Amino acid sequence: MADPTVIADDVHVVYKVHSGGRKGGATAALGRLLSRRPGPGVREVHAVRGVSFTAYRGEAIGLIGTNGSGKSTLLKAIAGLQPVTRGRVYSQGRPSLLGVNAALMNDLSGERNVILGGLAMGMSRGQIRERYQGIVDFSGINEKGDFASLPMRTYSSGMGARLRFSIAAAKDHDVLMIDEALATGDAAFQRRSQKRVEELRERAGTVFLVSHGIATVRATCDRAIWLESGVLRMDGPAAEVCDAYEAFTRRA
Ligand SMILES: Nc1ncnc2c1ncn2[C@@H]1O[C@H](COP(=O)(O)OP(=O)(O)OP(=O)(O)O)[C@@H](O)[C@H]1O
Repeated sequence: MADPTVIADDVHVVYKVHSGGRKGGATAALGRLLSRRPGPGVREVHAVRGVSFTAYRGEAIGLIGTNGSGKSTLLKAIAGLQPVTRGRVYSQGRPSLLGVNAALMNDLSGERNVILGGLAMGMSRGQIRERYQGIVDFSGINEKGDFASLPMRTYSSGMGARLRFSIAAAKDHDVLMIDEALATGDAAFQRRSQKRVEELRERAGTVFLVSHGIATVRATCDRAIWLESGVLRMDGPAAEVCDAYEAFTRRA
């Protein structure tokens, strides 16, 4: 029997955007609170609309769709970082959205950030010490000098993304979600990270990958979910879904 890791059941996410406007009086505000109607100047963006799917252990699922179609929002909802407005997300273990994005600090050195990121993912100091060199080597940040001892703000955006991916990939995750990270590295790093995603899959986790690079999804994922305007358009084998998506973007 296949082992489900994430179940999304009719998930909706609505963002409330405050765009200024008149504030109105306290009575009007109380009226809005009681009626649960958004006030003037509050706009709603319905970013994810009734998405349902079940992900299984061992799958690598690519999330594709045009800009603003709701991919990142759906990942954040699965990771529990974005409350769902309606519907439910059930998950086994704690899904990590590339683990450590929020925890890393630009003013600290790469070395300190590896420790911080490892702790944020629940690794012990001993485990971090053991894997430290592997993480730095994998990221390749030291290929052009001793960057691990420099603050992260001195890194190029590609170097920062590579280090984040390396920290996140150092741990085996029940559910690992990667947002665009594979697209940032150079060719050698992309090969290394594809291999690592394969390993993570073999160790029985589920990997979600958000990417604009359809080639990356074809190479790394066996299944793809295509979102358009927050609606699930297609869910199936990566090759089929990518073909349909590419035909759609050619027509658009
Ligand atoms: N914090 C936010 N507040 C309000 N609206 C938001 C917020 N984040 C995203 N949105 C809106 O939600 C919709 C979906 O955005 P999301 O970032 O999930 O799309 P995406 O498919 O990941 O886009 P991209 O491919 O450009 O990264 C868009 O209309 C966007 O403007």
